[in-house]
Amino acid sequence: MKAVHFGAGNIGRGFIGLLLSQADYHVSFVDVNDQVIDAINDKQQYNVLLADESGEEINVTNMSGINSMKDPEAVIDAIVEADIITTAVGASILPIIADLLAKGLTKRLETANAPVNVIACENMIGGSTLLKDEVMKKVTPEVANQLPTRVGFPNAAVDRIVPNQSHEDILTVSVEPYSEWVVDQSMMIGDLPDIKGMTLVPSLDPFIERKLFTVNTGHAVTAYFGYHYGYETIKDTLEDKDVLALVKGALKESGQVITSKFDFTEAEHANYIDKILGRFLNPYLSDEVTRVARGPLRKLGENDRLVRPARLYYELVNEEPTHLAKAIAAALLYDFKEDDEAVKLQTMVEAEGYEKTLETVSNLTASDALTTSVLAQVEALKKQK
Ligand SMILES: NC(=O)C1=CN([C@@H]2O[C@H](COP(=O)(O)OP(=O)(O)OC[C@H]3O[C@@H](n4cnc5c(N)ncnc54)[C@H](O)[C@@H]3O)[C@@H](O)[C@H]2O)C=CC1
Ligand SMILES: O=P(O)(O)OC[C@H]1O[C@](O)(CO)[C@@H](O)[C@@H]1O
Repeated sequence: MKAVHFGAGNIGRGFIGLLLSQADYHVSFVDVNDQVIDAINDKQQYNVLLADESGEEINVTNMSGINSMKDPEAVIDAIVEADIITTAVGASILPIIADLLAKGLTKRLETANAPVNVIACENMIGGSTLLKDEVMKKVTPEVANQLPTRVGFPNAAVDRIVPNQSHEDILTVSVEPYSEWVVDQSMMIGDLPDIKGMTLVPSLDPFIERKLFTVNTGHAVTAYFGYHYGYETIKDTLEDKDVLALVKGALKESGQVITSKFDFTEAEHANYIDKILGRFLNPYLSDEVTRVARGPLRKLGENDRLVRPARLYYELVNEEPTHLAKAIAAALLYDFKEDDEAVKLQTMVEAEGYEKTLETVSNLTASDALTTSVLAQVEALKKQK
């Protein structure tokens, strides 16, 4: 069996590529990073290290790499032959890879090859649907008609913390032992894949929202407060009792949204939160706040991990989400110079002020209660560095 996986980065090598290879797929990693692709083709193996007391090393084999900038035809051919296609490139890159996917899937329709599923494994709601929409924009009307009968784009949630890596071998990747890959079975086409570690569910909404608005909300809140208060790592930040209380407060707010919307009980959700805080504090992982805070424009988006739960809190709980508002304020203040989105954000703030920036980035108007709450928190945070 053959898999094509876009993005040979941390999640690509440390999670999705690992599971595909363990399920006996030959994995063709597609990436634009020359060094990584060359190393994959030179060594044809790498190690995944579990960040726990066992320090277990898992050797991954049966793979190759394609640089999509240098050899787009090879990517197209691999798509024609694939039994499954996955991505872990980052939400903002999906429209870019849609181009080659459109070409590969168009060529595939000329063959009698079986239906194939394309699964975007990104931190967002509806990642595969977004990818499908981008592919549809790039194919002819005839292909657009046929595509849904031969290609599935099931949405997915992926959960495994894989921090920035620093190993002698650039392919080695340290990962937390925990992992969860949940895929919407109702959106799949053809034979169901048998991949250990991939869970098929009839409806993804409860899983993706619970994950995004707990793991990712909690992580982002920790990262923006950590940066504001001068910490370097997630673990150091959470060892500050005052920040831990803020993070717990934000997770309580997003948790009330989750338990109001879905069938998780409060006790079950409280247990889920505790486990996640334990994962953030894993002593065997060193995770920089600037990695987790990366891309503040995306993370301040109206449907992303901070603004969406805060807005839903007003709607469902009818109170002010003070902790989430404070976290949004900390995100607005995020000014890490090596993060392009942080630089753009601060340029916007300087040119237009916080209120207009919130409108542009988060679609929040001056009359929204959340805007008033966030602006007050910005002023409060500026006074306490
Ligand atoms: N690292 C983590 O703990 C987790 C990450 N995710 C999600 O997984 C996705 C990837 O994240 P990471 O692996 O951490 O990032 P990463 O930066 O380590 O990997 C992304 C890879 O995509 C490659 N890439 C960029 N443009 C490309 C293109 N046009 N074509 C092919 N490859 C391209 C990059 O060169 C890089 O190797 C993101 O959406 C992230 O939100 C989800 C859960 C956990
Ligand atoms: O990859 P993103 O969306 O920038 O966010 C990073 C976050 O996602 C995770 O990768 C967990 O899903 C975390 O490690 C981190 O909180």
